This record gives sequence, C-alpha cells and structure tokens, in this order.
Amino acid sequence: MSAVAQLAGVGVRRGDRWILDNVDLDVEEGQRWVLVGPNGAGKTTLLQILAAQLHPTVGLVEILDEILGAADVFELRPRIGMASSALVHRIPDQEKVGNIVVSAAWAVVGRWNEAYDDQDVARARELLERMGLAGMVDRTWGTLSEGERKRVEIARALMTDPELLLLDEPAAGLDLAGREQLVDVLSSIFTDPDAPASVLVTHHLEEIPAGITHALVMADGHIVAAGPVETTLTSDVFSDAFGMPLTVSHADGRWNARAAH
Ligand SMILES: Nc1ncnc2c1ncn2[C@@H]1O[C@H](COP(=O)(O)OP(=O)(O)OP(=O)(O)O)[C@@H](O)[C@H]1O
Repeated sequence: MSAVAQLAGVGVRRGDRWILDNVDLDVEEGQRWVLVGPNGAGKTTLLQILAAQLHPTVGLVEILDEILGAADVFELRPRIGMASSALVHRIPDQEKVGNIVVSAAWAVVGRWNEAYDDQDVARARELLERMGLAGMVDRTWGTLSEGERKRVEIARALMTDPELLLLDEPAAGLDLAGREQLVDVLSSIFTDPDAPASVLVTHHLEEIPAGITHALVMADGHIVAAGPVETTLTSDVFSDAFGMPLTVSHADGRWNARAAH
C-alpha cells in the first residue's frame, strides 16, 4: 500500500494556543478513516490540512506525494474531494443539481452553466443515481431537503474522481431517515474497493458507515488514539477523550456510545 497522506509532528498555533499539537498520521491507499472527538478537538482543522487548505505552524505534511509548502496547491486541490457545509452556503437556491455536481470538474462554485462535455454530464448523472438521487438533475438546490443536499455535496466531491475523499460531518442536522439514507450511501462508497482513501469526521458513532477501516480519536488538539477501528473505538479511549465514563458498543455492523452507569 502506498501513502496518500502523511503528517509528522504537525501543530497549528492560534494566538497562544496549539489547536493541533504534535499530530502524526498515515493514511494509506484503500483505508477509510473516521475522525471523532469532542467539540473543539481540532477535527476540522486537521481536515483543512488534509485538504491542502491550511498550512500548519510546525510539522511535515505530505499529501498525494506532494509536500505542503512546496507543492502547487492549485494542482493538488482538484485531486482531493471535499464535502463540507462551507461550500453549501455559496450555492444559489435556483441552481440546478446537475450543474452543482458537474461544475466540480472545474473546481469552481459560482461559474455555473459552462458548456460541460457529455462525458462529465453522464458522470454527474451516474453519481447522483448512486447517491439515490436519480431523476433530480434538473431540480433546483432551493427545493432539496437537507438530506438530499448532503448527498449532492458528496456526489460533487466524487465528481473529479479524487484520490483522497474528505467528508466533514455529512450527517449533521439530518433527521433519522436522512441520516440512515446517508449512512447507506456512505457504506456503499466505503465498501467499494475502487473508492478513494477517505477521512470522515463525525460526532456520533451511530453515523459510522460500513467499510470504515481505521479511527482517529482526538481531544483538545491532540491524538488520544489512532489505528484499526475495532481496537481504537473502545470505552477506555472514548472515556478519556470526552472526560466522562462512556461505554462503546458495536453490534450488527453499527457503533454506539452512551454514558456508562
Ligand atoms: N482561526 C482560529 N483562531 C483561533 N482559534 C481557532 C481558530 N480556528 C479554530 N480555532 C479553535 O481551535 C479549536 C479546534 O477547532 P476545530 O474547528 O478544528 O475543532 P472541531 O473538532 O472541528 O470542533 P467541532 O466538533 O466543534 O466542529 C477550537 O477551540 C476553535 O475555537
């Protein structure tokens, strides 16, 4: 297996505080990571580094064989698919779903209605179908439910056939049905051997899809535990990360965490 992302001694300082501190991480081809931890743990900051959108204060970051700081990030970023709520705020309500997905091929938002080629349009259509959104190509963004919007974001992130896929809390704000549909879609992506190496950030263990191979648990800017998911998502690790006694369980392919009594 070859390395997709390697971080060594990475730290990010803001004011007088290290919001990421001494983070080491190796993401290899074929691996699907879940990144969990309390509010303010540094999850989004770490994802921004993996997306080549943020340069650390200290440490070495190598993504897709490019060293951050030496690489041309405008060449690197299109090789990374990212779905986060930051993009969504820039999409006009009247924009068509098909355009939102296909315009990822240009790594732009807001330059809609380009003359896209047929191959790109066909790929966007196929991705939307895979996300359970068949027939929605011509629907406008403003008419979609939250759950449908999240799945459009993921289709857009996959549009460029990225070598690294980053998903920041894709199930945030979804109702139970929306969450379950999303977990299904993510399970089908992560169990596909051709899918890119992936990192999924979530607050809730119930949102962990099938196919996740590794877990990184963070708290207060540092790594509490990292490694294969089965041996990393434990009651001890979670109790340590969240500062309260927690019981972690795994049954029928789904994870759960609750207060230990
Ligand atoms: N530009 C900044 N200046 C100062 N502090 C920052 C900055 N960006 C992030 N932080 C702080 O760094 C910490 C980590 O933030 P980050 O968003 O990475 O955490 P997170 O684990 O994603 O949190 P959440 O689960 O709440 O989304 C937080 O305490 C946040 O307030």
